Order: sequence, then C-alpha cells, then structure tokens
Amino acid sequence: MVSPMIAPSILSADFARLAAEAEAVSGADWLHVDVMDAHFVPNLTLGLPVVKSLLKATNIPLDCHLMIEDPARWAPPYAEAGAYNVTFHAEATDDPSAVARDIRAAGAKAGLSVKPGTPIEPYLEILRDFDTLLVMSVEPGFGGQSFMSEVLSKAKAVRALVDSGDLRLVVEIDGGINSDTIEQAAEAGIDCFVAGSAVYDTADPAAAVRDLRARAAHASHHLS
Ligand SMILES: O=C(CO)[C@H](O)[C@H](O)COP(=O)(O)O
Repeated sequence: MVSPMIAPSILSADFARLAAEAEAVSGADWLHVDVMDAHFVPNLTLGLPVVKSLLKATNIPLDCHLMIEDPARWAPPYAEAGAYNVTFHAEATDDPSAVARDIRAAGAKAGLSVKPGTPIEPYLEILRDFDTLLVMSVEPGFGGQSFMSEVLSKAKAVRALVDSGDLRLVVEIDGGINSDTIEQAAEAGIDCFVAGSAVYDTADPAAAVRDLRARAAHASHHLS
C-alpha cells in the first residue's frame, strides 16, 4: 500500500477565496475538485475555467471528480488543461475504457468512480484501464453527508486484487470521511481519502489534514 493520501475537497471551501483555500492545505497530497453539472447530480459547482485558474494558483495536483453527463465529451479538456487526475462516473457512459484512453492520451491519470448503489463486479475487468478507483461513500452531490460504511466491501474487493499484483491503481474514497470514519476506511485498504467538511469546516485546515493522515496511517499500519 502507498502511505495514506489526503485530498481536501474544495466543495466545502469558500469559492470566493479558492487560491487561499488551496494554500491553506498545501501539505495535502491532492486537491479534490468536484465538478457538478446539475444533471448527473442535483447540484451545480464549477467547470473548466475555474480549474484552469486553480492550476495557476496552486502546485497541489488537482484531482478532478466529474459528476457530469457525457464524460466522453467533457473529461479530456480537464486533462489537457493540466489536471493530475480526471475521474468520471461509470454510470455516465457506456464505454468507460474509451474515456480513460482519451484522458490518458491528453496527459492525465484516469479515474473511475462508482456511486454507493453501483456494484463493482461489472467493472473489475476494465479497472486495468484506470489509475484510480473512486468509491463514493455518500450519494454524490453534496458535502457534509454521513459515511456509508456498506461501500467498503467494494474497496476490499479491489484492494485484494491490487495486493495480489493483478491490478495497479489508487483506491480512493469520497464522502463522510472524518476523524471518526477514516480508520475503518483505512482498514478496508483505501489509499486516498477525500475530505471536505472535516478539513474546511475547521479553524485549522492544515492541522485537520495532518490529523486525518495520522489516523489513516495508524489504522493502515495494523494491516501490514
Ligand atoms: O463528491 C463530493 C460530494 O458529492 C464531495 O467530495 C464530498 O461529499 C466531500 O464532502 P464531505 O467530506 O463533507 O462528505
């Protein structure tokens, strides 16, 4: 396993101060950017122009999570712009591998995300086309929801494949991650933890990142 990575979600940040909010978590591994189109999910956030501005404002690799319809059309431009990781939803396309190919060809890592109710089994064969699997542990659309521990069985199944050497990818989780829930996610074999409210709804976001990473490392340590 890689050492635990923390990706603060700017969904919980102040959108009028994004450069400062990124700077506040400069010790984070990735900055998680939730792109929502008000169609795939019932919320609207930001798009490519804001991502391009963020790329100029921070050196933290951008982990763009596209909760949008038609990722075949909209995902590659995020890679071309310079996002580190471009993740889209399995439920939003009939051909996830083709979208992953285009993202990689445009220079980014490709991520596949699954909603809580989406089984992982139909996608196990194509995971080798991806660099990241993002397991949603809340219904996508809003921050501040409660962690759904039942999704951890998906993470465990994929972790087993990675540990057996059959697959090489980062297993990421998003939704309801905080100091109470991160340890059970780490024990399930998660590599990268997205946290929005647990980082930005605190007085000291940098300390929150350090605390979450330490808790995940402590729990992962018991696995090895
Ligand atoms: O993708 C998301 C919601 O769809 C967010 O990244 C996620 O909800 C983070 O917020 P929190 O950590 O507060 O649950």
